Amino acid sequence: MSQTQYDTLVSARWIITVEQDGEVLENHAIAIKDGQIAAIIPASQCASISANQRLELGHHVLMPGLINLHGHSAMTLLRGLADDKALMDWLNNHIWPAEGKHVQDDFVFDGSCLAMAEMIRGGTTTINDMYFYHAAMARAGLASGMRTFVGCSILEFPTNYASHADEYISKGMAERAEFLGEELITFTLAPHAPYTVSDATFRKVVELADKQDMRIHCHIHETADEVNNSVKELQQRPLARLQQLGLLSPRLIAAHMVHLNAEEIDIVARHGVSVAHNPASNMKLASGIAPVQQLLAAGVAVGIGTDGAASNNKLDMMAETRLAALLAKVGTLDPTAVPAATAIRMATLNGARALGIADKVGSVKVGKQADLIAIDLSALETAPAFDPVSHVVYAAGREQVSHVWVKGRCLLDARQLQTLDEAALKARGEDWRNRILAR
Ligand SMILES: CSC[C@H]1O[C@@H](n2cnc3c(O)ncnc32)[C@H](O)[C@@H]1O
Ligand SMILES: [Zn+2]
Repeated sequence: MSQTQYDTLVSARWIITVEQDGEVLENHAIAIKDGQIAAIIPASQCASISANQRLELGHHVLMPGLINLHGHSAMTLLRGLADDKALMDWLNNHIWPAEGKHVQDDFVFDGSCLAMAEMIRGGTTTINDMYFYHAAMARAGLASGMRTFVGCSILEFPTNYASHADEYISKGMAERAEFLGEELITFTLAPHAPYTVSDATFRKVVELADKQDMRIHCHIHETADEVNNSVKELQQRPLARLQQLGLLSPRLIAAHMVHLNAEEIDIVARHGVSVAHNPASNMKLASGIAPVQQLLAAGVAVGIGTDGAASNNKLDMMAETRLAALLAKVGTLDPTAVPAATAIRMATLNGARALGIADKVGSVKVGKQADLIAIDLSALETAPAFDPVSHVVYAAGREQVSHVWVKGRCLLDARQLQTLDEAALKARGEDWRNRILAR
């Protein structure tokens, strides 16, 4: 019988599988073939394994790639432009005017490539995005090799991209058609928020999502003002309105969900809605603390997102995962809330569940695609290493991410980007800084 020839064999000191909470395999290897995890093998049996490439990561954790469940990648080019503001002041008086002046196709491509480089260097393998000029975002996804969910933004008011809701939808769907054969590119429908989208448009979104089998990605209950204004103007909380409009279903990824009562948590769970938790953005805009522990207890798939670089200001999923674990404890005054293994599950498998790709990625399992990262724990800052699960969440930083693979393709090798040109990205960023300052 002929022996299997694997593409890559990566052995590591520890593998965090995320199959069982806190499961760690010591001194094992992952064999990758045709982009898939083909075998998980004890290191002691690796000598007889044939592989085109072998990598021995003696001080590292291998684990599933991080899934950024809510972002606006191109906003890297607006990073640090308006800090220390409340959401509506930030949007109305700073971000939307800046977007009106600058956002177009090349802004989105350059900003998204910059974001993807940052995310890859921080161990993120999948981004669930929403912005404008979706073909540019998808091209950035193809250039970087990241698994990319492109949200077709929908608003009622005009922007550079489109002038009314129907135009946002038709342009977005036309751009989606260009990328239908691309396995790593998936389009979603992204109505911006209950306060910027009408009932009629939400109904169209639900119908289209059902017809085309698409996810829906929307900012919901981000601030107390959003909820209070809706009650004042419509005598209804936004979530109740969205429920009436048919939006609540397993298709929906609700970003933020900071202000929820017990009844709403139950409704979210019963409808199979997923939640993208954005701890840094919620803290920086002083939006509040999302009831993550209660959502998880109700069975909701809560993943983790960075939001955009203009409200975070990092696209650092390791930092975000740490914050998710810490903020849950402060929010509930319970130190057992969101333990490290749960935080890792949120940043990986829960994100995959939300996106409908948990059969493909999100954990280390034979047959899944090889979306994997390696984190080097040999640094002084992570010595000694008793428990890699604890270290990944509480002690390690993104600078310790050494390798990243998406579908078996190496995007980061010993901290070197393999698909994107770091110097060129920095130069383009500097160009945009000059252009933005000049207007
Ligand atoms: C239509 S999606 C892009 C749109 O959303 C804006 N945005 C970025 N972050 C947030 C946030 O936290 N809440 C609401 N809207 C946000 C972004 O500037 C784009 O205009
Ligand atoms: Zn957002």
